Amino acid sequence: MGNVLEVFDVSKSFGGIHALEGCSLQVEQGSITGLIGPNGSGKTTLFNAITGYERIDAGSIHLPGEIIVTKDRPIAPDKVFRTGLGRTFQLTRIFPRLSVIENMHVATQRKGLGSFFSRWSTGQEQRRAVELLHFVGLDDLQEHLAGELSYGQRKLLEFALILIADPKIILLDEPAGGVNPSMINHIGERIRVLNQEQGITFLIVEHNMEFVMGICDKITVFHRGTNIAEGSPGEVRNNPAVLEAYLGD
Ligand SMILES: Nc1ncnc2c1ncn2[C@@H]1O[C@H](COP(=O)(O)OP(=O)(O)OP(=O)(O)O)[C@@H](O)[C@H]1O
Repeated sequence: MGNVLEVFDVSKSFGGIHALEGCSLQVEQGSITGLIGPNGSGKTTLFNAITGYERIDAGSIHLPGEIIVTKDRPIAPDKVFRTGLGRTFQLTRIFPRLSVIENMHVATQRKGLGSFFSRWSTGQEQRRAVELLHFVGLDDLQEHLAGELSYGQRKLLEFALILIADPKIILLDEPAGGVNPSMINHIGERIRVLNQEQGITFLIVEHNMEFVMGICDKITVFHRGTNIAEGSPGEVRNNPAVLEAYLGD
């Protein structure tokens, strides 16, 4: 299958800091692709560039729908979202003072399906929201305030929130970070189901090696703003340049 997302020679600096320096990445349709690298290697900056939160200084990003993003042709996050690319953040972005189901309502409204100030405009939307909460395992907590959820449960809620938009590609920023082991297994299993049953493509940034090696088909390794290795989990694990990057940092 072809690639649904491609990054060619992308650079991005913040003042004198070269966060990305000529990095490239390919994400094959239907894959679960991992993006790993030591702290500060540029992974989140690349996520921000792909999703329109940061402008790039050089190179190009090829999004679904034949959209090509360059320095002179930036893209706004909502436009990226409309190409079918959903994203979670390292620190979750939910509304803590709203209930779980109210958060789902807001996300439905964002997708342009209903109005935030109205009640659910159709029973079908509400059923879908409940169905997604059931899928991630939060249906019993619908009326709880999102701010009262555990960290792992917040990640599951954020997962349900992006699923409302029926994304074709999901970028996950540290889905296992700060989450207890049984919740990590649950999150991993949900990712697999979405990948296998709905063909959703995943790009995952993650420091938990056991998780990333266990779930990904292919892994790209970043070091100091560029890709230094890629391959299957086995290939990457045994690559001396990868070991050196981690040990050196
Ligand atoms: N908005 C910003 N302003 C200044 N420097 C930044 C900014 N965002 C990132 N950086 C710097 O760019 C470099 C890459 O950071 P980035 O967060 O992309 O790395 P990372 O691989 O995601 O790290 P981690 O694994 O720790 O999350 C770092 O040196 C970081 O301090």
